[in-house]
Amino acid sequence: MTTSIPTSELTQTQFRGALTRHRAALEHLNRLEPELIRAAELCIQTLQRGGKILVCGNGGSAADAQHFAAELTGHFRRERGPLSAVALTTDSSALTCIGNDYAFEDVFSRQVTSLARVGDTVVGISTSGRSPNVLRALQAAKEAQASTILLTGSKLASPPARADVTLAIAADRTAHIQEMHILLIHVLCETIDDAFLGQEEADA
Ligand SMILES: O=C(CO)[C@@H](O)[C@H](O)[C@H](O)[C@H](O)COP(=O)(O)O
Ligand SMILES: [Zn+2]
Repeated sequence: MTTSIPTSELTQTQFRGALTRHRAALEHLNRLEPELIRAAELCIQTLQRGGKILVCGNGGSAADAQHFAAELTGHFRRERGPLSAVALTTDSSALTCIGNDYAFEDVFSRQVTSLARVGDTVVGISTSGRSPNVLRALQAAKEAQASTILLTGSKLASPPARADVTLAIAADRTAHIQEMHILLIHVLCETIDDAFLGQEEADA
């Protein structure tokens, strides 16, 4: 089978574009550092006190939610015991029951209300910052006295003030924001591992 897409176009345009974006994002991520540290502290406090992290998002962000939860219940880079985390995107029975019998806007919030306890942390991932099911999940978390973290982008002039910590990537295209979200998630995982295992002397 032949393709009409010239590979040089892919590598030149897409890869270079990604590198330029990532460099720009790096500048911006430096400014996000205080929020990132605060987000890591919330996750670490929750886990050290025996609480759990609940994560939700739609589409690619649902995959990110699962990815984050699996890094904690399974492992990230170094060997350690399992940490408590649940992706609210994976139980098709709960999602279809709540979506069908109540509303799609409630698919995460109802799970948060049933699972979240005081001191847990709920992480919502929404590149637009507008997905009602994610925003309702953060609201439900507040009602349960759980901490809240929102990973978003800069599509909204001011992201909804519904989270204790908002990590907003300075980009407006969903895919580009997602590329940075997974970087943030991996930095969070590394910081959480350091808290449980001690910091490594040099990066392996
Ligand atoms: O992965 C992508 C696009 O890159 C899509 O699946 C995307 O996640 C979906 O359109 C989501 O529904 C977008 O939701 P949100 O990020 O605005 O909350
Ligand atoms: Zn995507």
